[in-house]
This record gives sequence, structure tokens and C-alpha cells, in this order.
Amino acid sequence: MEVEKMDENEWKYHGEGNQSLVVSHCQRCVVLRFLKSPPNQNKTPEEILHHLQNIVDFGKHVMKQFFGENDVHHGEIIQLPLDFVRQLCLKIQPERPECRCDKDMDTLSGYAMCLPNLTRLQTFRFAEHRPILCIEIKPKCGFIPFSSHVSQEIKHKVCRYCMHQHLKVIIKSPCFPLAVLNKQRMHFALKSLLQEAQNNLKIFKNGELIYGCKDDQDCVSDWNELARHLKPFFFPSNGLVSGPHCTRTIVKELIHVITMALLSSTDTCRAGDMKTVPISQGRSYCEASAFNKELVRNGKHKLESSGLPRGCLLYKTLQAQMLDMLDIEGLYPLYSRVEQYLEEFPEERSTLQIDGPYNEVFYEKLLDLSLEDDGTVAFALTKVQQYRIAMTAKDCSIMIALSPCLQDECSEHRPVVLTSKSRFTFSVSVLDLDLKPYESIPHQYKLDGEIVNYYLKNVQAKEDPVMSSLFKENEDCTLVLHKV
Ligand SMILES: O=P(O)(O)O[C@@H]1[C@@H](OP(=O)(O)O)[C@H](OP(=O)(O)O)[C@H](O)[C@H](OP(=O)(O)O)[C@H]1OP(=O)(O)O
Ligand SMILES: Nc1ncnc2c1ncn2[C@@H]1O[C@H](COP(=O)(O)OP(=O)(O)OP(=O)(O)O)[C@@H](O)[C@H]1O
Repeated sequence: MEVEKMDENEWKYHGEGNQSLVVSHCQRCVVLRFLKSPPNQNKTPEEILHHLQNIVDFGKHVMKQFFGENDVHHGEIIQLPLDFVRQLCLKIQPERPECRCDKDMDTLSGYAMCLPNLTRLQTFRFAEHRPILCIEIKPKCGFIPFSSHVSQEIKHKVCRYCMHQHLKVIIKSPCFPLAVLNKQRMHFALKSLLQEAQNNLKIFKNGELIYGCKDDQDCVSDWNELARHLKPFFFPSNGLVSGPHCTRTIVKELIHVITMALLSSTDTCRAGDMKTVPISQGRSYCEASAFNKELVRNGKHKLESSGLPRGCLLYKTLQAQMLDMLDIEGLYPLYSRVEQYLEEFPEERSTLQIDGPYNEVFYEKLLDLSLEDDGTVAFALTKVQQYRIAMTAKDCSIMIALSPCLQDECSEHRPVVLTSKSRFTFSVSVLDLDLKPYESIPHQYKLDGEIVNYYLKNVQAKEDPVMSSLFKENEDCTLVLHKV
């Protein structure tokens, strides 16, 4: 990219989260990702550069080991003319959702990350002129804690997502979808997700958002409208009648391709045999999920077959998530041990690699899965760093890019998914793999207590019919709920 010739008119607002803001190039398949910070809390250019370097290193040296070379795009740091950044910031400001404007895009350092635009990522050499469909899913935590450190029984029964929704009810609507351990659950979860996208599902057509939430108010979630967009992808010869039947058929096809892509084998990775997923302790389903209740009602619960294919991206995500082996309740005392050590020996912070560098050495130290606490700082630190990885994996997003192809264009090098009337090549990638900060651990500990306490109170309050209709349980809750 020729940075001297940057023109803000060639870029447009693409999206943002809590930590970063993304703009996409109007023609080329690239995005720029800028860090955000609260007003008047700007970091120095050196601090921004250091932060971005850590993000790139972490993707390159750590997360690629968990997800494989091709599924993680670590990007590169780019230094941009300050004038361009300022103009760009002014240009995109009106596009930004109000609820995200509590933080400002960094316009002072000139540094940003340059990444491939995953909503337009091509699986084809000639794909530039082909339509492309992209589904972004934030799967959240896919297992129920199995740690013996958990003090409240409810945490062994109901997943964190479900409980957290109740605490968030004031801000967001109380039902999210997900929950999968087999294909049947996944279909159910994806359907629920399509009904209540929140910020956990977005669909892009040719790089433009066509379904999902830009912000809390601006949510495009009309199935008929979605079906209109998708029809040329799934029924290219237009043979299907219109109306509700057509919409349902198209949504079914969509769920089918998402499921196939999520369950397909992706890149091999070094951490593939890490065995964080322990055998058959704990519970593989969330009691609050309606899917689960349905199975219990029909006496089918015991018949469920379990297990995600080992090579698929969901399995890898789950493996990384399950580095949280002790639960925050078991982890917090270990964090306190590290803190105490750092109070005594603050100069050791860099040797312990708490703020990076996130290199090969850092990765190697994560491989010790032993749970035998020998009372050392080294043990405590390993568990703390593993927990941070797990939290990162619990908050990442998965992008599935699909491009229609003809039979003679498909080769064994490209994965293909078939639907009743069309075929697609596809790619899957993971994004938002920024390591969660060490400093967030006390917050996680406090939040965990708040979530559980609120839920416990609320469960009692559920006897109240008003409350009970508020928390209608019509969805399954997590995409990868897995037997542990
Ligand atoms: O705590 P959670 O589970 O609500 O996750 C937060 C996300 O909320 P979600 O439930 O996905 O809407 C939250 O997402 P939103 O801002 O709600 O889009 C952030 O991703 C947050 O991460 P960070 O603290 O900014 O690094 C996430 O925080 P942590 O991953 O640090 O907990
Ligand atoms: N490489 C990319 N290609 C296409 N779209 C992207 C890319 N990176 C990010 N996005 C879009 O921008 C949005 C915000 O990016 P991202 O999730 O990295 O922000 P964040 O602030 O780190 O999120 P969070 O709130 O979860 O911490 C994503 O949800 C996605 O839609």
C-alpha cells in the first residue's frame, strides 16, 4: 500500500467493537483496524505501536498455533499520514453507532493494522467479480465449567452466556441462541441466532452488511429481506416460488452451509493435540436451554450423539477456551499470588512476559497443562496466561466466506459445500484475537460473582409470571456446548 497517496475517499466505515474501529477499502480487499480509547485518555504513539505490535505477535506466534496458519490473519502494522487519519475520522464519524461513541478512534499516532478484508476474502483466483457471502459469528463460551473450584452449583448447570443475559437484560434483549455439540443442536442454535442476532451474528453480501446489528437500535433482521438477498446464491436459476415457504427454505439452506463450514476440517495446527478437552467430566448441556428441555420432554436426551470433529474451527476454538481449567474462582488466588510477587519484585514483570513479547517462548510456556499446584509463582503465572488465552478465545469471532462455484471449477484443494441447487467454495477465519489484558482478571472475578448472584435471585423471582415471560426460554444458548 502506498501510504503517501492515501485518500480518505477510497475508504469507508466498516464496523467496530469495544476496542477497535475498522474501515474497508472501496475497491481492494483490505481493511484498516484502528485502536480506540476513551476521550482524553489517549495513549502515546509509542504505546499504540507497542500495543499493535503485541497484537500482531500474538496472532503470529500464539494464536496460529491454536487455529492453524491459514485461519488466523495477523496483519501488519502500517504508519499512515496523520492528515489522512484525521480526515478519515471526520468522514466516518456520522456512520458510527451512537453506543460505540464513548470511545474515540486513535488519530494521534498514525498507526493502524492492515488486514485482509475477511468479508470479501477470496477462495478463488478469479473471484473478484463473483458475489460473495460472509457470515460472522461470535460463538462465546462453549462449555460449562468443570473445575472443582466452582463454589455455586448453578455454574455447573447453566452456561455463563445464559446467566449473563439476565444481568444484561436492561441493556440488551435477554435471549441469545447458540449451543451445539452435534449437528441437531447446531441447527437449532443457528436458527435462534438468526432470530435474535444481537452482536453475535452478522451477514455481509459483497462486503456490505445485510443482516445483523450495527448498534443496539439499528438492527436489520427481517427474514424476508434476508431471503431476497440470498435467493440468487442458493437458487441461481430462480425456480423457487416466493413467499414464506421460499423464505424458510432459503434460511434452511443458509443454516446448512454455515453448519457444514463450521464442522469442516480446517488447517492443521501445532496445538491440535493439546488435550485441554478432558474426557467426560461435567455436563455437556445448559439446563436453561429450551433445546435441552425439549429433548428431556421427549425422553431423547440420552440418545444424543456428541462431539465436534477434531479438525474443525469450533473444536479448535473450544480447545483454546478450555485452557480455562480452573474457572475464575480457582484462578483468582493464583492471580493474587503473581500480584504479590510483582509487588515485591516489580522489575520481574518483563521477565515474566506479562505484557509481552508474545513470542515462541511465551507459547511454549502455555503447554504445561498440569493442575498440580506446587505453590510456585511459575505455576500461578502459567495458569494466569492460559486463562487469558481462554478468555480471548471466548470472545473471538468466526468468519465464513462463501463464493458460488460451478462443478468444473472445483478442485480438491478448495473446500466445497453443496446445497440443493448450488455449490460454494468457502474459507473460514478467526478474528478479534487480541489477548485479554492481565489487568482484566479482577474485573472478571467480580463480574462472575455478579452474574451468578443476579441469576440466582432471578431464578427465584421467576415464580413471578411477569418475570417469567420476560425471560422466555426459546433458544439454545451456545454454539459449541461440549461434553467435557
Ligand atoms: O464479558 P462478555 O462475555 O460480555 O464479553 C464482552 C463482549 O460482550 P458480548 O457479550 O460479546 O456482547 C464485548 O463485546 P461488545 O462490546 O458487547 O460488542 C467485548 O468484546 C468485551 O471485550 P473487551 O473487554 O472489550 O476486550 C467482552 O469482554 P471480556 O471478553 O473481556 O469479558
Ligand atoms: N479483517 C477483517 N475483515 C473484515 N471485517 C473485519 C475485520 N476485522 C474486523 N472486522 C469487522 O469489524 C468488527 C469489529 O472488529 P473487532 O471485532 O476486531 O473489534 P473489537 O473492538 O476488537 O471487538 P470487541 O468488542 O469484541 O472487543 C468485527 O465485528 C467485524 O465485523
